[in-house]
Amino acid sequence: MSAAANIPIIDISGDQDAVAQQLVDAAQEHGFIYIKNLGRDISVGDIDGAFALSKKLFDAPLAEKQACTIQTNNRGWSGMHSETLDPKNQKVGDFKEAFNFGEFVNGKAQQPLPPTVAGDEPQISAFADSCHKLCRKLLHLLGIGLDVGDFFSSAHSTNGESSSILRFLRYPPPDQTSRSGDDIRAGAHSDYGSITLLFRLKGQAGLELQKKDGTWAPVPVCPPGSENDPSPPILINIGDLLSYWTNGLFRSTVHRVVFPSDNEASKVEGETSAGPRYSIAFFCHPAGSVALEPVPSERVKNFVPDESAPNENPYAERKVMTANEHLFMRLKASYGTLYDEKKP
Ligand SMILES: O=C(O)CCC(=O)C(=O)O
Ligand SMILES: [Fe+2]
Repeated sequence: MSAAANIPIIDISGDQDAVAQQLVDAAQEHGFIYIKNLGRDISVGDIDGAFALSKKLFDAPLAEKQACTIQTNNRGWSGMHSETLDPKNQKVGDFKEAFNFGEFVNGKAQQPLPPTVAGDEPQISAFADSCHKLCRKLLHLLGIGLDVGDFFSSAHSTNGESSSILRFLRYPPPDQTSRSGDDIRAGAHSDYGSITLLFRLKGQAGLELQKKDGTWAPVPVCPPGSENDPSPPILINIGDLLSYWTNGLFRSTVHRVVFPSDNEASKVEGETSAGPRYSIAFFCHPAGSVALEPVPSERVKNFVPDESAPNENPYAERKVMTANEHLFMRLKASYGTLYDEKKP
């Protein structure tokens, strides 16, 4: 059995003050949190439906996807090897394809959609809305836990203007697609937004997080205790912005998606990396002009970073900037040429 990351599973329907404390503790200790999924916040049917739409979209003719190629607004389709999440270490881009949906306005996408899924726009928009609502609930609870009231949640009260992204991801089957030793499904990175929701499918291995000591631990889809739930827990992770706002108290933990390995320590019982892998992420972003200054919380003020721990996140450097400036810096590093080409 593997040394899986010891992330707590939290039932957010419990006593709200207690839940808020548990969330803050997990955000500080792990930067990752499992939310017990009883279908209350997002129904199991809606999650299954989103995965079915993701498969439909990726199965669409290549020309339809290419016509929606990702733009500098971070919306659209990115093909194999086009995004490099760990540009300092990767020789080739990520072994995956992805489709980014920006915020919908009145149920309408503000970007081209492949005709194959155009009729599904209401369902995709509703799913993005449910994700945004759940993120705001979590942000509200994190604010309560830090004693800063509704600061985080209000910063995310956006109306079609934030950089929040609903992202469908498909990782091709490793043995049916040619690859070299340099390939990785998703390079090591921290997330660029405030908070990320991640939906995965039972049995599909690959996600790993970097522990404080610098070693990697697998993040099981169904951790012990969730086996009998109607759907795997929703995995939450803290992004760079919450780390800035809390002066490093909350960890924007580095993670990656790997191929099958021979290393027993990285295996999770009941999971395999053999087939294609699908995941769905929702990256929640605040209004772009929000400044990333530390919030006035006693717990943040009293936090002393562990200087002896390896600095696992190269972006954890604390500088005041706005949410949009930070996002642009990260996107430029991952899609270098796209952003260079568009320079005036
Ligand atoms: O596919 C996954 O499990 C993780 C994807 C991820 O970390 C990302 O897109 O930021
Ligand atoms: Fe990520």
